[in-house]
Amino acid sequence: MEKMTEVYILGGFLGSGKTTLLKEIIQQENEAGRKAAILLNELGSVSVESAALGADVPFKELLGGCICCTIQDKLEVQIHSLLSEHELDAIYIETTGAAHPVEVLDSIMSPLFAKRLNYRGIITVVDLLRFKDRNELSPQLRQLLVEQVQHADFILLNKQDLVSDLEAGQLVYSIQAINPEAISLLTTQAKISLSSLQKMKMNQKNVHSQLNVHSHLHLQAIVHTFKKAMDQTSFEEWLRALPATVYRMKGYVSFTNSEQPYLFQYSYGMPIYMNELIKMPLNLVIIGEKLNEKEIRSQLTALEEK
Ligand SMILES: Nc1nc2c(ncn2[C@@H]2O[C@H](COP(=O)(O)OP(=O)(O)OP(=O)(O)O)[C@@H](O)[C@H]2O)c(=O)[nH]1
Repeated sequence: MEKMTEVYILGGFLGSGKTTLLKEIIQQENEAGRKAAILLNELGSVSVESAALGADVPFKELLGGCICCTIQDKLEVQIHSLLSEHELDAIYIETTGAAHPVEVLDSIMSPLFAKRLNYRGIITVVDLLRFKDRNELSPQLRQLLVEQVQHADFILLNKQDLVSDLEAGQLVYSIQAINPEAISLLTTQAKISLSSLQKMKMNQKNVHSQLNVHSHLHLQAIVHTFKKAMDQTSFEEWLRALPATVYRMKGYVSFTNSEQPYLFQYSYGMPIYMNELIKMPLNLVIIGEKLNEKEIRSQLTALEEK
């Protein structure tokens, strides 16, 4: 079996400490003998980012040559080439503050290689000082700050040195009120241990079992591989019954009434089929929230058995 590459999406406000965190992570990845790559998905400020990363730590050396500066629509291509050129343990994708995580996950998880990716979640870096003074921001920026916290699986409450202990306590409380499921950690200079990041999905499972909830609470990507063709009518009945928290699907599907497989896309309830001339692996990527993975898998398997 091919090696699975962990994928982390890294977000946070301008100047919150994302580059500082990346340096920290890459150093620890190197020390652990793991190979990691960074994708900077920053429009316009690519050179600034690279320069910042390279200021005291040589960026190229750190990354073993895997530097990719990209914009969002090229993400899929970049990941594909990274995966074909390197045996990677992890890919960290730094996003622009404004990029919606669903869009980012959607551009990462191509049905062609999604099976090789182990999507681990969203890390959000929060500048505590900025968060404390968030009422001074415009309503749009304040909303963005709150949304970044809401979508996170792991939150670094960074720049602890700039607030008092009492303020830090209050800010932890407010941030956890916005997102109680995420792991949140107070940091200075984005100092965290790699192992705490790697545990993030595991920890969430603990939360779920305590609450006795069998679905994930955050953005997920499920990859299902069909073994054979299905009945199209039954597949469409399944689509209609899906919860609204399935945001995107894409992949290759094959129906019993047609020789050719289809490239299938689904976005907010709208399915689109396109004829696919080449025989592709029948991988279907499902992106959504609060999905019951076990149930979805067994429904898809049942569709094939029909
Ligand atoms: N006082 C203080 N400064 C910090 C801390 N973490 C990062 N900084 C500083 O904050 C500034 C911004 O940090 P970066 O890591 O470049 O932040 P970023 O999110 O990558 O910034 P953009 O790429 O502009 O969005 C730098 O000058 C850092 O040295 C911290 O914990 N405390």
